[in-house]
Amino acid sequence: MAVKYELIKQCKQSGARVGRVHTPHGVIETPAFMPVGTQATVKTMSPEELKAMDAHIILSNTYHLFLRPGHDIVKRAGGLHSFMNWDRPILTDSGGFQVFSLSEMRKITEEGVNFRSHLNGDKLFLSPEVAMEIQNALGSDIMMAFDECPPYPAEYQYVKQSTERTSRWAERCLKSHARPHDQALFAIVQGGMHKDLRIQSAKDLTSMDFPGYAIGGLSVGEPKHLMYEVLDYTVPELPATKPRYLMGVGSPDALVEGAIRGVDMFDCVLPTRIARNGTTMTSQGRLVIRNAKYAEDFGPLDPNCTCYTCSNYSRAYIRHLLKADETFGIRLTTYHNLHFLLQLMRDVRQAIMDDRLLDFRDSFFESYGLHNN
Ligand SMILES: COC(=O)c1ccc(CCNc2nc3cc4nc(N)[nH]c(=O)c4cc3[nH]2)cc1
Ligand SMILES: [Zn+2]
Repeated sequence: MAVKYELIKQCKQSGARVGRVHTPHGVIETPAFMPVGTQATVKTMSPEELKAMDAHIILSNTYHLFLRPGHDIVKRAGGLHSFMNWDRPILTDSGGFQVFSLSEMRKITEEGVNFRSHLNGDKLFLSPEVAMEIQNALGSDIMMAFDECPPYPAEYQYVKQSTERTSRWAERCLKSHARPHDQALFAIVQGGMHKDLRIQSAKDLTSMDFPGYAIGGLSVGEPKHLMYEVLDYTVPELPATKPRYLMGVGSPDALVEGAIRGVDMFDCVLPTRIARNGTTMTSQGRLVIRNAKYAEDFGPLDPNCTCYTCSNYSRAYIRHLLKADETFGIRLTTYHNLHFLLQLMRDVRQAIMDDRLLDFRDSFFESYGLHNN
């Protein structure tokens, strides 16, 4: 079997659990954060640096690699692992979400999605079958089913039609799955912010028996409390013996709240994207290093962090690099932000093992400057 979930410990005070996801390219300890490497690179990081911070898995994107350089080139390079020199697990998103967030002129039919490339305007087509062919060529360990992520807000009827089509598309993905022993196909639960549609979507998909389930359609602009509410009634509909992946999440607080609700895997561009404009996540909350007050601050970015950035460079130096538009500055903030979230997940796993996750949440939120919502 391409992916097997091993439950290590169920938290007594919440839905949280520590587990291991076994894949052909290694083990992922969960709850886990996946650094995002959209175009076959986690921006400015080398595979060696990602290993140094102990990232177990990274995410890449079907949509982007389909457009450029083309999945046939990646296939001829030996697949995504050899193309990008990453020998640990890779998860690829299926392209549904990216078509909607990036491309112009799109038309959705039962068959699939017609759209224009956001790069050169070429007329292109994605469908369950094409998305599976692309991910098969990329050779990712975990593939995502081709789905539609409804916008937020959206009419109930639209979400209902779209969610039912996503279930039909999931079945078409299963049918066109070429190498189920080498690659695991995860289904994506939709249903918007509607309990009945979420439960129906989960029932449709779990009846088809996938090796893992993602919760899609969230982190699309809804208030956080609404996302947590959807998780409260959706996660219990998913089998406890399989990984649960919350797509596009997220911020430190959302990772902790998601883990408490039983989510095992997360991904988000947040840490890498905000790093590029000099915003960092520290144990005392967000810190915008470009701020003039750090011009002569010769201490580390985060005094409680042991990462490469915080062990070797000062706030003053990193601020100087960013102000001087020196790429090394972005590398240092990116390294720290990724390490911060990976470390947060290590701390969450340890808190679950010690049966003190809710206390951990309270103290983390207090020091990070978040009020318990
Ligand atoms: C500075 O921070 C940022 O720029 C930034 C940008 C986007 C997000 C949100 C990302 N949210 C999100 N990604 C997603 C990816 C998804 N993929 C599929 N196939 N289906 C989904 O249903 C789906 C939902 C998502 N929601 C979060 C942060
Ligand atoms: Zn650091």
